[in-house]
Amino acid sequence: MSMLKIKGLQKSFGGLRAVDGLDFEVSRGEVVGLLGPNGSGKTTAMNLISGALRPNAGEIIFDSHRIDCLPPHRIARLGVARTFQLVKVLGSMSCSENVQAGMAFRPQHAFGAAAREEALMLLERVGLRHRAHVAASDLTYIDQKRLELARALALRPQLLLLDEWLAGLNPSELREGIALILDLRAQGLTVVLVEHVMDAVRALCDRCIVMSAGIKLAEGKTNAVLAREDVITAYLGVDHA
Ligand SMILES: Nc1ncnc2c1ncn2[C@@H]1O[C@H](COP(=O)(O)OP(=O)(O)OP(=O)(O)O)[C@@H](O)[C@H]1O
Repeated sequence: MSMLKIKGLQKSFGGLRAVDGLDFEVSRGEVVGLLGPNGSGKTTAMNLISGALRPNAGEIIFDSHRIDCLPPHRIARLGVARTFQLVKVLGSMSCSENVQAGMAFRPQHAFGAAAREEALMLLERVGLRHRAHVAASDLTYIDQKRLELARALALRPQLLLLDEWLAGLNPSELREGIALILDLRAQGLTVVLVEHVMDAVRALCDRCIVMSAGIKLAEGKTNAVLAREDVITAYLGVDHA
């Protein structure tokens, strides 16, 4: 039984079809990579799933709810959390407050000491406990990404959407980041991740969907998909040989 079903999804910006009839499904507990060259429509697809954008056509069904017509906060409340390609933290608030803000979007709010305690636990999980009282704007970019993940987890999501969460990490941070996502996977979280770091895709994703110019070019087991000639050509161009 699929947790997420996407059928005939379409989104245009003026004359440009950024997502053009996309279909795919994600089962509970899977980690699925959404891949493709720059401009192929991956972030637009993530924005459609999280409700930041409304599709022109198609359906998105999450856990048997039709969500393509819902605003982002209602989708969040159903259990869909996300991080952003360009990090969006609440700069003047502390790390702890940022994480507590995430709790406000779940059905069971936490308040006061319980919320602060839970925030510390989540910050610990992403390696930021020691920075709990620092303003988010004072963090490095990478630490802001960690904070965004802690805020997303504060929602206690069933489905986590990660938009290039591992981009820009150095090799040891990348190893830690992959281990963190593997840990989430081991706990049964369902994840869709947009990622250009192929070592991470191979380490994390059971399956991949590859987009090109808004359409689904390929779908299947990660190693098989990444070995396909048409996928390599889409990434590297026709002269790659
Ligand atoms: N708000 C917008 N208004 C106009 N065009 C947009 C908008 N958002 C995205 N696009 C265009 O839609 C296409 C798909 O963009 P999108 O960001 O979804 O691609 P992507 O696969 O995520 O790329 P990248 O890997 O570079 O992040 C691109 O041509 C982009 O310029």
